[in-house]
This record gives sequence, C-alpha cells and structure tokens, in this order.
Amino acid sequence: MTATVIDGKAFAARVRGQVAEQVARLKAEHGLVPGLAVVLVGEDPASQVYVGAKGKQTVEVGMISVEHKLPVDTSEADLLALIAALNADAKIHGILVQLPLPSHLNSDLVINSIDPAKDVDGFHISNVGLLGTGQKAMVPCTPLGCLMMLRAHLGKLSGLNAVVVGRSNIVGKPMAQLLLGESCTVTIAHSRTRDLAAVCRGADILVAAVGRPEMITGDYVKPGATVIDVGINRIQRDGKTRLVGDVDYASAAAVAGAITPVPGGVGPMTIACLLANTLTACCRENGLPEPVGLTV
Ligand SMILES: Nc1nc2c(c(=O)[nH]1)N[C@@H](CN(C=O)c1ccc(C(=O)N[C@@H](CCC(=O)O)C(=O)O)cc1)CN2
Repeated sequence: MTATVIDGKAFAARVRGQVAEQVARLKAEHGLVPGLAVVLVGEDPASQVYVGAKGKQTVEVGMISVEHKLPVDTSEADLLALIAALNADAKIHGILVQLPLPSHLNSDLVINSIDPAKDVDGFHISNVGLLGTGQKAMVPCTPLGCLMMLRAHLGKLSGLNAVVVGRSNIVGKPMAQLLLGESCTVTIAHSRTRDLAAVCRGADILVAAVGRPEMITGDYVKPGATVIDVGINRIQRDGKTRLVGDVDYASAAAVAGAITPVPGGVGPMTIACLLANTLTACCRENGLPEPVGLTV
C-alpha cells in the first residue's frame, strides 16, 4: 500500500482563505478588525522564524498584528506587566507568548496571566479545563489543525481507535481530548508504555507527538491507518541539516492509508489555526456568531 499524502500546506492555505473571507465580512458588516499580539522573549532562532511567519500571515488575512520582542533577560514582572496591558487593550483579541520561554521565567504563571478569552493558544488552565469537560474553549492550535485534517480525510471519526503517542500539555493531552470529543476510543501512549509498537498497531488513527526523530516506523502502523506526524526535529544527515518528523516517513507510508509529511503537514496548520482562533476570539468578544468551519 502507498499512503495518500495529506497536504497540510495546501490545507492551511484554504483555512487562511476562509479566515480572510470572514475577517473581510466582519470589517464590512461590523467595522471590526481582529488583532493578534505575539510576544517573543529572547532570540531562539526557530522561535524567531515562527513569530515572523505568524506576523506576516496575520497581516495577509486582514487582521492587526502587534509584535513585542523582548530581551532574553526580561524579568517576570516586566513580562506580566506587558500581558496585563494587552489584556486591557480593546484592539487586541488574541495574545500569544511564544514557547519555550527562557528558563528563568515560569511558563505556567505567564500563560495563566493571559485573559482566557484572549488565550488563542488555548494553554490557559481555564481553557484546558473547558476542553477537558467538553465545553466551549479556545482549542490549542496544533491539535485543532490535526483534527481538521482528520475530519476532512476520514469524515466521521466516531468509534475509531486512536492512539496518541506523547502526553505533552500543548499537543498530546489536548489531542486526546479532541478525539474523545469525536467519540474515538483513545489511548495516550508514551515513553513508558509497554510494547508501544503493538499498542500503535491497534490504531485506526495514529498521532505521533513524542519528540523523537523518526521513532515511529512502519511496524508500528496498522495497514490502512491514518498517521498524523506532529514532530519537528532537525537532524544531521549526509552532512546536511534536515527536518524530520517523529514518524519514519518511508516505512510508515508503505503501510498507512494516509499520512502527513514533515515538512508541509501539521506545521503550517498550527499558524492557520492560530489565525482562526483569533477570529473566533474576536467574534466571541463581540457577541457575534462563531466563524463557520473554523472551530470544534
Ligand atoms: N505559544 C506557542 N509556542 C509554540 C507553539 C505554539 O503553538 N504556541 N508551537 C511550536 C512552534 N510553532 C508555532 O509556534 C510552529 C512550528 C512549526 C511550524 C511550521 O510551519 N513548520 C514547518 C517547517 C518550518 C521549519 O522549517 O522549521 C512545517 O512543518 O512544514 C509552524 C509553527 C512551539 N512553540
């Protein structure tokens, strides 16, 4: 079997198109322009690239983009003061603090200082609790993007066996909650799971978010399964730096029914869903209907 490639880059372009259309309507009918503030502390090269892409794409869909680039030695008090100002700013509907933060800053404290209604990353403890109890939440962007691609590829997910490999707060746990919400039978597996390959081979939907380059090989995959690769790992191969996922693409694609590539799979959907969440936050703030097709 050769798997269908789920093209996240093309999918993300379609989502951005839908966001742009709905932003234009919001402007024309209500005089509203959604605003997104992104805060970057320090100079991590990958984070700089992601923040740059977020700013550019925010402007492209017609929203207001505000970037705050702070020095690596920014104090917690200064960062919290900036977030308090953004919480109070009526032009800003979404606030995102790029992760990881420098180690002297307490990420939980910082994230939980964001107004939950403006928490477009869905990382605030209130949004985590709302999602976990099946209530309307801001949904973390990467799992939301995975779910959109799964729905588009498989249609109804109800009754399918889903295995999520990885238990992080930003991907593994919310992904499992979303799949439960779709009535999948969900297993969260991780580094201590016994016979991980056998557990994964029971999956109709296999989501790899383990952070280990090419760990999930073809013998972890049930024939015909849908494989979603969340990993983004830079490795050295043949004297060059390469970007690979948590899935060994060649061996997994030979067994799977469908698979997301790296690059060009889940990654681009993360930013597209951030834009969708910012639009959702603006609509909710103003008591307007939720954007069509862009929320769970
Ligand atoms: N506050 C947040 N911090 C981080 C998040 C997040 O969702 N919120 N996620 C990641 C980084 N990230 C967005 O911030 C992100 C990662 C990857 C991509 C992407 O498009 N990747 C491309 C490859 C790009 C490359 O060469 O590196 C792809 O997979 O095709 C977008 C966004 C951690 N921090």
